[in-house]
Amino acid sequence: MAESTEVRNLVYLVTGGCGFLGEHVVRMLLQREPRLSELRVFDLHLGPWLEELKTGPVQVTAIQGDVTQAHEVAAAVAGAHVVIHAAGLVDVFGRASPETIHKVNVQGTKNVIEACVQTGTRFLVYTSSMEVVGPNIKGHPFYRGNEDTPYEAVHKHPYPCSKAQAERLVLEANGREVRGGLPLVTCALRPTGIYGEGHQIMRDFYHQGLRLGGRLFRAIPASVEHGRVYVGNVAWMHVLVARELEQRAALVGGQVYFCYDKSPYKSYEDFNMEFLGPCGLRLVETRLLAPYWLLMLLAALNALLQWLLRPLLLYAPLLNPYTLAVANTTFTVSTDKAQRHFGYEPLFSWEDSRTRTIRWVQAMEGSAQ
Ligand SMILES: NC(=O)C1=CN([C@@H]2O[C@H](COP(=O)(O)OP(=O)(O)OC[C@H]3O[C@@H](n4cnc5c(N)ncnc54)[C@H](O)[C@@H]3O)[C@@H](O)[C@H]2O)C=CC1
Ligand SMILES: C[C@@H](CO)CCC[C@@H](C)[C@H]1CC[C@H]2[C@@H]3[C@H](O)CC4=CC(=O)CC[C@]4(C)[C@H]3CC[C@]12C
Repeated sequence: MAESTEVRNLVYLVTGGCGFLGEHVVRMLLQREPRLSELRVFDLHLGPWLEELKTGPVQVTAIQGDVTQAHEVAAAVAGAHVVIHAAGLVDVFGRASPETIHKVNVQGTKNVIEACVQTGTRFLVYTSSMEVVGPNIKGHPFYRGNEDTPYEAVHKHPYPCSKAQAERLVLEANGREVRGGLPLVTCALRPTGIYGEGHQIMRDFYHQGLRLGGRLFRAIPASVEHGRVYVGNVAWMHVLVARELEQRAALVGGQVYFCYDKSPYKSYEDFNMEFLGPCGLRLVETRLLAPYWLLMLLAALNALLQWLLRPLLLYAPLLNPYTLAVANTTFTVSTDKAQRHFGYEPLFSWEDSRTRTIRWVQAMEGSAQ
């Protein structure tokens, strides 16, 4: 951690600052960015927890706003030194329409870029996703790949399509002249599946397990590896790269970085059991009971039901053809690019990340313990 005697003169804006990742970024900035004077937290829905942050040495400004509204974004960005753009519509379950996903993720990102250009903000960090690369719809494995690994990225689903488009916009904006004549410096971070305190899908699996009498049923072969990264380390990577964008603009500007740490390579379900197991759930092997073709059939049935029921209600289960394909295709990263470019080392060990996540699950209401 840098010296606490440093002058506090920097203004940061975090869009999506009340989301799962955003909250960790906000808290991490307050803990680990000693030059911070004001932290603007911009979100469609503000969290009540923001209030408790307003008593420290940093001015925390909560801004209820919508990234699709250019004027709201411009007002929030004006005067900020750094923008961390984490707001996004994370939907692979068919809850939102493709148009809405595009509007929030692509138009929202355009608005952030234009606001930086118009107001003279020079540093922009974009929270992208592994999904801009894959897994692709052909089911090709991406095994311990890095940022330079060739891979046929084929996007059909609205979410990865939107993240890929937004990421491209951010990278293309690197070097654009902002108000005042200096160049914009941008980069994109690509987390794999994030886990940790506040992870909604982990919460869903936990409650599903409780409803099923403490059991979850294996649907994905244990041999399929799915990349995961602890939310605290993803937040730390954002804070670090934001700090280094000015000093290392030539190296970091226009670059993409996978988010990684020491979390083990496992299947999606086996990884979840690292936390859900100690909280009283067990994973029941069902390969003979539920062969892959049956899961595909169930996933297709869910998609059909979603479509049929749409006029009446929103039916959006976790299992659909897209989520099944993602969970069933190996996608893991092995890279040190962030370490080489801006000195990133995970702040939280695997043991620490695991313990924190287990404690959070245990603290949930209705624990199976
Ligand atoms: N959860 C994951 O495993 C991964 C997430 N990501 C990316 O990380 C970012 C954060 O994701 P999460 O924290 O998981 O999602 P989240 O849904 O918890 O957080 C997103 C936040 O953005 C806000 N938001 C949504 N629409 C908005 C709008 N129109 N205007 C202003 N704010 C808006 C939401 O209110 C929410 O607080 C997203 O950009 C997502 O694409 C990337 C890789 C993996
Ligand atoms: C087949 C089911 C039986 O248990 C399991 C279904 C699990 C899925 C809901 C998840 C499997 C992989 C997840 C995605 C992955 O981690 C990559 C992601 C990156 C993002 O940017 C957003 C979230 C997500 C798409 C994530 C969503 C949930 C899964 C599909």
